[in-house]
Amino acid sequence: MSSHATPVPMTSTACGPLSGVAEVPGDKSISHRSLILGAMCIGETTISGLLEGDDVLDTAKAMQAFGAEVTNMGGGNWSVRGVGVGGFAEPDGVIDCGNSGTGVRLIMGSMATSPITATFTGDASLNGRPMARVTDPLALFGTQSVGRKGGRLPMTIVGAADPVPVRYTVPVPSAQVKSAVLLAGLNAPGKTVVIEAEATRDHTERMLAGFGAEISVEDTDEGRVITLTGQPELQAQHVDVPRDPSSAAFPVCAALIVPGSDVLVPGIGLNPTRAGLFTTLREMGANLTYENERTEGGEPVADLRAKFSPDLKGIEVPPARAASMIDEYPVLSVVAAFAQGQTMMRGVKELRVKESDRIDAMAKGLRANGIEVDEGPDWWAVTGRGHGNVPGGATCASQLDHRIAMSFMILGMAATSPVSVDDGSPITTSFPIFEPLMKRLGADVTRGDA
Ligand SMILES: O=C(O)C1=C[C@@H](OP(=O)(O)O)[C@@H](O)[C@H](O)C1
Ligand SMILES: C=C(OP(=O)(O)O)C(=O)O
Repeated sequence: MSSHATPVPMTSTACGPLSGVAEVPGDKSISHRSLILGAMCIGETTISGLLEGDDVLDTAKAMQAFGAEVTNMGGGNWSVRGVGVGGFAEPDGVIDCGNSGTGVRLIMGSMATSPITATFTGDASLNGRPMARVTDPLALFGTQSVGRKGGRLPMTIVGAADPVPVRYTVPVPSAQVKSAVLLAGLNAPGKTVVIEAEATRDHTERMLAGFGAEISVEDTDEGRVITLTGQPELQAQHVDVPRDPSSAAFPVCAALIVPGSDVLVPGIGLNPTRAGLFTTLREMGANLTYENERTEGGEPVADLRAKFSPDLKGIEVPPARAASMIDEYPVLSVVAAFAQGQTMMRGVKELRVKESDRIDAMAKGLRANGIEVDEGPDWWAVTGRGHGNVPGGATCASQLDHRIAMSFMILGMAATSPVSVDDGSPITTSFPIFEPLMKRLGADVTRGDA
């Protein structure tokens, strides 16, 4: 198991208005995919705006272990000299994906149809997460896997020497599973078909097309049917990674709940498969506007302006929207605490198998800070107390989960008493500049317990 850094307790205390420009880092999903697809091309892929968080850096190391040449050119610019589809070498050592579900699942897919063997591990959080959801469909290609009980890491994957293409209906709404199957399909002859009943983030499909693969997507009664022709020669590209809407969520939500705030978060991708939180916040009465709406690299992009929103109200979040805001429920539950009335979130059982059981982690921490939370296997509900009435005052367990740690830091910015987390170190997996960025806006975030 990979080691975990020394715990870093952090405390957030109510602050004056947040103001200024919050330039959040590059999109984590697109950063992982840029490195992996770059490694599967012949030639040099250049990447600008890569997220230099631990999750993505672990994927960069993994691509090197499989034979690609990955170079940090400085300033968020990276170069990947790929080995081509089917060109991965067998790694000498164990592949450590740290805290990253996306990293391990996509990399397993990308090597699963090459005649090589690799062993994967991660930190205590990742080693507790389910991998059968990926190894089951990979077995259809002819891939073998041996892991711990319950399909957990550490796990060894024996790539299929003579892969066959597959047709697979993804049983859970998961872009990681969909992507693992598509990446495995790259080195299988013929057409691999993946069907998803609910649309999940579509970066893999878009990027595969951008890298020159033959891929089509059709909306049918069964759902989205994605057809990929195997064994293409992927074309090395330049990828300009847009800023991450999942990171933008934190300064946006903080501005909505801290009185007097006015924060601009520029250049955020509003791909409909990612932007569900912003729609939800607007339905709750958030003063959140899109400025300078434009298209960049084929994706809708806008500058988000978030202002203190005195009249937030609880709503029922449509379950059909869950996939488009799956990583944003923890911070949404914090905003819901400052709204009037109940916010009901249904169709969210996937939250229980993230870096932590996110419903459990948030419910425990919110309750300790004076907020009523009800929950069931697939739903939870937060009863808001309105602005000025959220007690705070507790230390919450972040459970090796960056989104939990950051969400409680946002809670402390507007609660009556300071809010602490036992360990903020996981924040570096996705948003390494969270602390200085929030401080520059005016937040009072410090290292140590209250
Ligand atoms: O494909 C991706 O980049 C991701 C997919 C989602 O996970 P699931 O596929 O498990 O829903 C999301 O939670 C994760 O942060 C990133
Ligand atoms: C769920 C997340 O990431 P991953 O699954 O890649 O660990 C996340 O970033 O919120």
